[in-house]
Amino acid sequence: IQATGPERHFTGADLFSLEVAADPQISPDGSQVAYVRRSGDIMTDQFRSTIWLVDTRSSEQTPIAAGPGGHFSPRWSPDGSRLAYISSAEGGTTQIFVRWMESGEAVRLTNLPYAPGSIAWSPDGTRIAYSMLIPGESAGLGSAPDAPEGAEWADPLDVTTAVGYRADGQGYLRPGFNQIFVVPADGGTARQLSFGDYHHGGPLSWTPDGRAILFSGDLTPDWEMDPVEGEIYSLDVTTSAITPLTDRNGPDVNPVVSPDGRHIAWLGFDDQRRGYENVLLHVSDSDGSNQRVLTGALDRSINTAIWSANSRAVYVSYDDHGQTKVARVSLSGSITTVAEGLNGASLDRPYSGGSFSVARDGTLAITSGPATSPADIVLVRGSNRRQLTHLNDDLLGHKVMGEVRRMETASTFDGRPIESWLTLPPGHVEGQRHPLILEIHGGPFAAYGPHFSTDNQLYAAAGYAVLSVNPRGSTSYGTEFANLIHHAYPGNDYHDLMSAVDGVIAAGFADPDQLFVTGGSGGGVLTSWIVGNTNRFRAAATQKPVINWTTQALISDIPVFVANYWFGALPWEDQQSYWSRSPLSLVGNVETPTLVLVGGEDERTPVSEAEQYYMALRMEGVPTTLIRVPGASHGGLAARPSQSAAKASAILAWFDRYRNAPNDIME
Ligand SMILES: CSCC[C@H](NC(C)=O)C(=O)N[C@@H](C)C(=O)N[C@@H](CO)C(=O)O
Repeated sequence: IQATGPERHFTGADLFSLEVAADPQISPDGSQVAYVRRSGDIMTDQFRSTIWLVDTRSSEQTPIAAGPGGHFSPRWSPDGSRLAYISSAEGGTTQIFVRWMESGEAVRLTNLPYAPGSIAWSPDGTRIAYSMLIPGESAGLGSAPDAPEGAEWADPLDVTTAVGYRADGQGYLRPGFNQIFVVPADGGTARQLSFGDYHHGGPLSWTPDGRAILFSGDLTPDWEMDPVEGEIYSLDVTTSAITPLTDRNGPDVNPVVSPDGRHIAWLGFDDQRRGYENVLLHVSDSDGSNQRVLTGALDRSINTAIWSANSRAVYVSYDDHGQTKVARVSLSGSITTVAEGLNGASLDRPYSGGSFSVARDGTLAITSGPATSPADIVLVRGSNRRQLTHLNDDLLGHKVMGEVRRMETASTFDGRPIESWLTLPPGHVEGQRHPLILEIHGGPFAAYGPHFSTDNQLYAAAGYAVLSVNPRGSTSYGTEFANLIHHAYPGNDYHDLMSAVDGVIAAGFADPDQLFVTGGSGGGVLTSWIVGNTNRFRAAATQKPVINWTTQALISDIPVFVANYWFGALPWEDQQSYWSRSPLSLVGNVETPTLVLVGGEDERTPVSEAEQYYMALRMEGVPTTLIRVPGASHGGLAARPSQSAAKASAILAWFDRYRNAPNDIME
């Protein structure tokens, strides 16, 4: 059929035209913002990262690194005359580049064998510190016979003794440790500063005299079995001597030295082996003494900390009711919100997030945008906000997007307010009821909010209303609300989700006979849990779920964390809890047609979780289909635009099959 006009609704093909702004770095004088622009590319089926500069007065944009390859992590030199970044512009391994802003000349600074990260300028602008993984030896055991000359034999045995031998997005890890290096900022030889069989983690922060670099890590022999632990260390740039600055039981990470060198700020908490803790902003004197918490009264988790130029306050970002905000925290602990409405770079689902930076005069560059468009760069000066980029106006300005409305319902379990956001089909008319998709977030300690989501917009364009709920356990509502699911997940969150659905039905938006449910990861757990508890949904799609906590605790890339923090016992010590909280325990109840979908390279909730559920549903005679997304990790399930669009299309095709089925088929 010939199209008779432009397509006004959001389509899967539109994913290739989306762009999103990330990692905004405002220059020290506030005149320019360097940022990462991620753009869909239909020929490579990827989101490509380039670096652009936007003038804060004229909004004029200049490309900094936009040619072949990927370009990211722009970082201003302290005087703003140069910009360092990481790039694969010359092919092969990513390298550190520096651009001299006045001349516009950019040079490759390094010739590294492995990818650098966590780049940090020394305060005098003469050196750049970075971290890099240095491969170690595989644990050997026995040997193969000697191969004859010219023979082509199989790869040698892969022998490991590591606990963390796999990681989502990386697969099976090669042995090695993250080390810290320094390279002259005008070219020269890089020098390794840290050594030993421990990870020395970024971000890195120099002391103002350039003599030491602060980093975090766990340099104790037990580090592998304690995935949460971390301390702040000071590394002497001349002697490589390491001095610990913190020593409590709990993570101490992200150290930042104040510009005057008198204080250190960092993030962390006392480890109580609970599923969730607020990450708190700490400060101490420069030698680690006089440690104190500055955000204890906020009851929110701190994501990022950046010192003000006068060293009197720390700018932090935190999530509150699904929204990401920036606050200025003074050394006396007073907290003033200075920016709201940040948006992150995740495109497929409406997770809260976002990033920011601060100029010398306190001007902020943030990533922000409405729920109907991906994040742009916004400048915030006091109460003035100015949008500097409009990356998607060319595409979305010509589309009718699904409107997003905030909802709130009391949970039938205990009356607690449960917040959610409803995406309505474009062209919604007041009083009209729609088929409803309940779309559940993962984590489970994470939060949805009024943020752009390609999944939700594609479902809405197909005529569904989509409900994004923050049930108990969600972050951004404080420690008590999050820990309502401590050692009890899944559980009463079920009632919160069903209450939110009933709230939308009561408000007249949803057709009670046309309910559908989906969700990814922790949201896949709850999707499978829901169909094990009720037949109210016509069809379900469980994405990258955990189905059996015993196998999850042994096969995923977070085994010790799952066992110690989400259960408090090993699977064979408390099989009753592991089994009764596994959706597999309820599979005998399931009658809802349930699609099962997983990334083929998922190491977080491994493919075998989805496969167990698919086979169990088949054995029970429940209508099901298994979809594997080739090459996709857990975090990268929607990384390729074609797969993201095809995934939403498959879920819609599954739901449409049962949406249009006569009622007697459903009974
Ligand atoms: C120490 S890792 C804690 C688990 C981790 N949590 C978050 C917030 O990412 C995680 O990966 N959980 C997965 C089981 C999960 O539900 N992931 C979510 C959120 O990232 C997803 O949608 O993929």
